[in-house]
Amino acid sequence: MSDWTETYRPTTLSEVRGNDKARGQLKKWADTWDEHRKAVIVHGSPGIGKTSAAHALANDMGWPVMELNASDDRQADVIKRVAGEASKSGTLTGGSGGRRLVILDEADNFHGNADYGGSREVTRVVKEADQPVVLVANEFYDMSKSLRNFCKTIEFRDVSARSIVPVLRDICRREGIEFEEDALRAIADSTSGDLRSAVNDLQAVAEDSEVLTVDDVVTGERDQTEGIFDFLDRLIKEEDAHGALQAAYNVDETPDELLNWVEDNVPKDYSGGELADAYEFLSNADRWLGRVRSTQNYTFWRYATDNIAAGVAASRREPKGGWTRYGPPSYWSKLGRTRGTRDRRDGIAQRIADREGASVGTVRREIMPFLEAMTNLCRNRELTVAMTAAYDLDADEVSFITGSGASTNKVESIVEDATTQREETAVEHSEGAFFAQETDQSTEDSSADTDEGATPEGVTTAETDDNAADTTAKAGTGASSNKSDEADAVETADAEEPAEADAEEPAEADDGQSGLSDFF
Ligand SMILES: Nc1ncnc2c1ncn2[C@@H]1O[C@H](COP(=O)(O)OP(=O)(O)OP(=O)(O)O)[C@@H](O)[C@H]1O
Repeated sequence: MSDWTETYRPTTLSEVRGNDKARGQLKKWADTWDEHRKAVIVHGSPGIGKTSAAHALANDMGWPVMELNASDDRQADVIKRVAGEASKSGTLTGGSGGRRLVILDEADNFHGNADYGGSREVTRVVKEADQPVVLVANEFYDMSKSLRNFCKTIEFRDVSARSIVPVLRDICRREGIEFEEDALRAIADSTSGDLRSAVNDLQAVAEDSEVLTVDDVVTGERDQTEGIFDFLDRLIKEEDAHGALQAAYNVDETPDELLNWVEDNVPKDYSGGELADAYEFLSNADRWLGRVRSTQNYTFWRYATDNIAAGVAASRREPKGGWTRYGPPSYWSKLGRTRGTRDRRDGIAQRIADREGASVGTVRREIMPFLEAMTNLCRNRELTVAMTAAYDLDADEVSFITGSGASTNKVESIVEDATTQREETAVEHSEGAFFAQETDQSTEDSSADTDEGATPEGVTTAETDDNAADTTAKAGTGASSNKSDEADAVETADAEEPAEADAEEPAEADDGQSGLSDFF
């Protein structure tokens, strides 16, 4: 299923609907760039065409685009490398006269503690840029004052329902869908100025029907609260995209929780390509949820729900039947539920991300579950010490990763050993990534029940980052980019995971699968 918001993304400024004045300003900014040489901030609500306008402008001007997205990687050096290089080099000519357009998406997200370097670096890059730069942002005032003062500013306004209807009409025509004009109007009215939502809604309602009527368009009021298990059943087995979206609105869970439930249960019924597609949507949803967390802008919840519900339902290729034993989200997902644990998890994830050169999302989704499996299933004290040393974890953090409950003497002794190990190895191997070094040892040792296994020396032998992904896939956490591998990997994880447990600490709960606390 292709995503209509992508398929029908405007390619020239004249196809961007609404915001005539802003579009004119943007074009003028580009035409006169040689005279003023300033960057421009394009800001406004989500889903109204800001990013599309920037790309369309580049297209109209014949300028190649260099794009950087805050949520993908906020590290200062990456910004420096990518944007700095793009904005300074004039080597890519190809009809553009050496110009390139640098687009910094989510420019209001380069802030806060972890991103301080990022924010400062963005300002510096923007000031020194030798090429036109467009900064796209939702919240104008979330950007630093010096950045704001330095740039020109163009505000995009919400797109009126009157301007949304023709976009929907055009898509229906191109998709060969008959429609009642009132149905389009109803969609446009219910999405209050957000054109991306309108297109998503249209796709959810219309994709499988040839005639779109106003009755098809339900505005998503919560009529009754649906149980989560019924919802999973409907989502995974029965509903089309539209039905799934409606069902999602009726479930009394936040999108964060829904994501956890769906993520953990969908591999029980989906496999192969459909599972890979479903995960693609879930990972989009996760990205939107990340944006909610960093911006506190809850409008993005909608997009997360679109992906979780409509996306997962639309990924289904084979009919599903029978009864499936769905379970609550696994240990890891559950831990993500409360604010305190989420903060702790994200704190650890950030540190691992810095160390491994991976994004926080990848760490949370792929590396941390692997570390849990490694320290828990492998029951290898030395690996746990090595991990603790590598990421400089404290006792609470070790307990968090290993799932061994409150801080105990045993955990503390691990932290002590790790401190010693850190001191001993600090000089020789100060910045090596732990994860990449670890791989073959931990895989080989994964069935070991004893303390013997990988040695600390093994842990400090540097290898490439690719190995980390390999091992993660082998360990069944789905890091592989190969789709069928991914599906296999997930099944393995499922089989290994004793996570049906309702207990807060399933690591200690099930089938003789004892947690680290038993082992220590
Ligand atoms: N003004 C518009 N004209 C035509 N299509 C639009 C417009 N606004 C949004 N869309 C549709 O919505 C999609 C998302 O738009 P876009 O990414 O440009 O929004 P945005 O304002 O940059 O949102 P965000 O701030 O969330 O990144 C586009 O691919 C396009 O399909």
